Formats: sequence, C-alpha cells, structure tokens
Amino acid sequence: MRRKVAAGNWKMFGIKADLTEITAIAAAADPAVDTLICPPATLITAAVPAAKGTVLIGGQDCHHLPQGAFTGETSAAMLVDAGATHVIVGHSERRRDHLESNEMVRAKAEAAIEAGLIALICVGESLEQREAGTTLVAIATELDGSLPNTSTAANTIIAYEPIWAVGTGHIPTPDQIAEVHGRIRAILRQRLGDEADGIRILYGGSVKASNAAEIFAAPDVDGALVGGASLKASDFAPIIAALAASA
Ligand SMILES: O=C(CO)COP(=O)(O)O
Repeated sequence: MRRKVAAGNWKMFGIKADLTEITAIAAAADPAVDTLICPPATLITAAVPAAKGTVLIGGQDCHHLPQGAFTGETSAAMLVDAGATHVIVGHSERRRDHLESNEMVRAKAEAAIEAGLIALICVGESLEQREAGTTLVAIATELDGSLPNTSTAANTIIAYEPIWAVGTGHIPTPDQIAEVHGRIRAILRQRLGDEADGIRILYGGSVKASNAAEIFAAPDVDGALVGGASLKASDFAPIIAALAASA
C-alpha cells in the first residue's frame, strides 16, 4: 500500500510573513497522508519549525555536485542541512528556463538521493506532444532518461505534470491521467523490478479543491503536486482532505 502525498510547490512565491500558512497547513495535515511543502530556498530553515513536525519541507531544485564554485546554486547537502527531506528535480519550468536535460535531471536526482533526500522527479508532455498523440512516447523518454538506477520506493517519487496543465486551469481527463500513470508504472517496473510497485506517482497541473476528488479517484494516482493552490492553507487544506478521503 503506497502512502499518499499532498505536495505543494511554492515556486518563487513566499516571504517570512507567509510562514503562518505553513503552520495553518500543519494544523490541517492528516496523519493518513504525507503533506509536503517546498517553499523557496530562503524559507526552508524557518519553514521547518513552522511546520510543527506534521508537514515535511522540501527544496525546489538542487545542484548535481556536492559543492563548488557555482554562484547562486544550492547543493542537496545544503538542503538537508537546512532541514529539507525532499527536493523537486526536473520541474518543467526548470527544464524550460534552465535548459535542464534528462541527463542533468538524473544527475540531480542521484545527488539528492546520495545526500539522503527523497527526489521528486517531474515529467510531462507539451501541448504539441499531446496533440500529436506522442504523449506516452515523450513520457517514456523523459522518465527513462531522468530516473537514477539507485531509485527505490523510499527515495524517489514521480510527478506527472503535463506542461499544458501547469497554471492554466486545464486538466487531463481522469482516463488520460490514469493512462500516463500506468505507463509510468510500467517503465518503473522495467527499470526497477518489484521496487517499482512502492514508488508514489503524483499528478500535478491545476489541481484545485474543486477537481481534487475526481483526480484522486483515478487509478495509480498517489497524490498531487500542487502549485498555486498550495500557497494558502484555505486552498490546500481541502485538497489534503480529499486525498485523505481517497486513502
Ligand atoms: O507546476 C505545478 C506544481 O509543481 C502545478 O502548478 P499549478 O498547480 O499552479 O498548476
């Protein structure tokens, strides 16, 4: 039985005054599911006490090397030192804005796992790929290229985030989500054998309180990676509740 995950990616939103939202999310956390918030790196250290031990705190990216002369970068060990337990790697915004290749995402995931973090690896097709009918091929290529051989159920989570669904209000149908999650599970099995059955696969892209229950009812959906609707406890709490109800 895979433990479900309600994850929030705050992206480049949030200052110290917003830590009260993390405390309010902690108050709404349900012991039946994992709740994770990935705030900007500047807030991680302060987010840990604000999370009251009931919300896990993660980073949004890490460097693939442990240290060095890399201005502006954050290593996986630094995230651990700040109190993070997870890190998102390969988000489509980083693949787009920082030209991160599958090989780079894989190196980052390996570095995260090596440092003791859980790597939350993102994959997702573009609108062009969806419309051309090549979604499953695109996902297979991206996941196979981004997945470390060292991945296990304990150190890796996959997030399926169709690029065209991120921040747009458009979501795939439950059948489309289930189809991709099933394909992801099959690729994980090919690469990792039975270990694959324990890896959580989250859906991300315009998840809201109003559509969460429908998404969580789809087969092989083990939770959500939520952007905009994770910033306020009043928006995120009902998503946590919907996930707990599906668990
Ligand atoms: O990119 C996302 C989470 O990583 C999804 O963002 P939205 O929930 O704002 O669409």
